Amino acid sequence: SLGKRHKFWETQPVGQYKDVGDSSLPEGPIEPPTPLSEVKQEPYNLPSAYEWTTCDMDSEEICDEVYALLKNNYVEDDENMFRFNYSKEFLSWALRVPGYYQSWHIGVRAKTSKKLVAFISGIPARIRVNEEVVKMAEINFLCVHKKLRSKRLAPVMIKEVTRRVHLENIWQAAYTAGVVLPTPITTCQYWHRSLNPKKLIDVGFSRLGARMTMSRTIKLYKLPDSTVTPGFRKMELRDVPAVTRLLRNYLSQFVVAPDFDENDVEHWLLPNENVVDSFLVESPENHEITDFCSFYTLPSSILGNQNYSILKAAYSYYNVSTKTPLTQLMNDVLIVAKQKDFDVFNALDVMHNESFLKELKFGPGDGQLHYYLYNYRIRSALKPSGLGLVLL
Ligand SMILES: CCCCCCCCCCCCCC(=O)CSCCNC(=O)CCNC(=O)[C@H](O)C(C)(C)COP(=O)(O)OP(=O)(O)OC[C@H]1O[C@@H](n2cnc3c(N)ncnc32)[C@H](O)[C@@H]1OP(=O)(O)O
Ligand SMILES: CN(C)Cc1n[nH]c2ccc(-c3ccc(F)cc3OCCn3ccnc3)cc12
Repeated sequence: SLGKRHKFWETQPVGQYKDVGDSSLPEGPIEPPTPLSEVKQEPYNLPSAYEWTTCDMDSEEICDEVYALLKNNYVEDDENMFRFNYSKEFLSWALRVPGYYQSWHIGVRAKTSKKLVAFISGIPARIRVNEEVVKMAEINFLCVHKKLRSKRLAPVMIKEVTRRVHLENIWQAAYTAGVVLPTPITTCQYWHRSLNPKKLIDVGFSRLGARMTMSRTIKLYKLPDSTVTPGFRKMELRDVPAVTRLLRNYLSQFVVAPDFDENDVEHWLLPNENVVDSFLVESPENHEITDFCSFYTLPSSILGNQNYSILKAAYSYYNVSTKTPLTQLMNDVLIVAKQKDFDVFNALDVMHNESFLKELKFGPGDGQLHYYLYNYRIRSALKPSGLGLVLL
């Protein structure tokens, strides 16, 4: 990718390849804010056949359209065997966050058919980078219909969401992608823990190990029927203050992490059926909350398999261990995920995840997830273990 031309990204206030390693460049914003009166007031031009639309994700009908666009046109794995199938309730959760701007939920429609052919979203977030808490937009769900690819629509959508974020006096953003762009702040590996190895092998997600039979493989991934940690239970509304304290303290050790308050914790981490599950350990002796773990539900469509159409995947979200060993805590999470009939449990090598991946029988995935900041330079070469941010 070093030799690759980025005609759009070379024009943007992001770390450029030529700057990599130049420690004379200061940490922080790359460009100063523009006076709001100088921010472009009108939307960027689309090709004449298309028009902008603001998506009200509170509308069942519009949420349906965004769901269908992503279901059919969003991210596939490198072998085009699976495509993310974010549910409608997941999208509503991911986009209608505390303090969200509907104007940052941006669609493109074909003028004649009125069909939704593209989408990009932003949500407000407070992200701490080292000691600075920065108001940012988290950009996600960028999607152009398969029939409209390679027409340079993505740069226009990115510029338009940038313009609308600027209008709210926010000048930084965070995003992740499976593709390499100028310039990742860090690059993470993802790992998979089989829960239903028979189905994973049937659909081609996994392959039978050399000298392994199916029954031996099923036995290898077998988990106990119930969790082992005393005091392990589902999180409840009354736990929000304690979980917020636990999580804020834990995340303070990472270079980049969300600056969650109780409002954020209530939205992002309170159990929400088929969207996010969270658990904690309440010490039986003194009722102190010592540990926390969570995962979100993100199925993938299985493309072209006769027997199965959906891969039920759970993704590790935020986990904190202060008393229960992290490996034991995460094994309990795997047990719960298996109880809930997930096929696979996925995790990135961020935070302290690397410490349990091998012992809990995770296998390495076949790709990487790159993390990016927009208009914010960080000098330190960040490792995934220094990252405390999980984007959906
Ligand atoms: C202060 C606020 C700032 C807010 C904004 C912050 C920045 C937010 C940035 C967005 C963060 C999104 C995060 C996110 O949603 C999570 S990453 C998932 C992105 N979505 C998908 O992969 C879905 C399937 N693919 C598509 O829909 C299309 O392929 C897309 C739409 C991806 C590109 O459509 P296309 O028809 O294939 O391509 P053209 O229109 O012809 O455009 C080509 C240009 O687009 C650059 N490109 C390609 N993929 C990209 C990606 N994932 N991020 C950023 N840029 C990407 C590419 O490098 C090239 O620029 P270059 O010539 O300079 O190299
Ligand atoms: C993060 N969020 C922005 C969605 C997103 N975009 N691009 C991606 C590339 C990889 C992962 C990812 C993240 C964690 C993980 F454990 C497995 C992953 O992908 C498996 C491969 N795959 C891709 C599609 N279907 C299956 C997510 C994403």
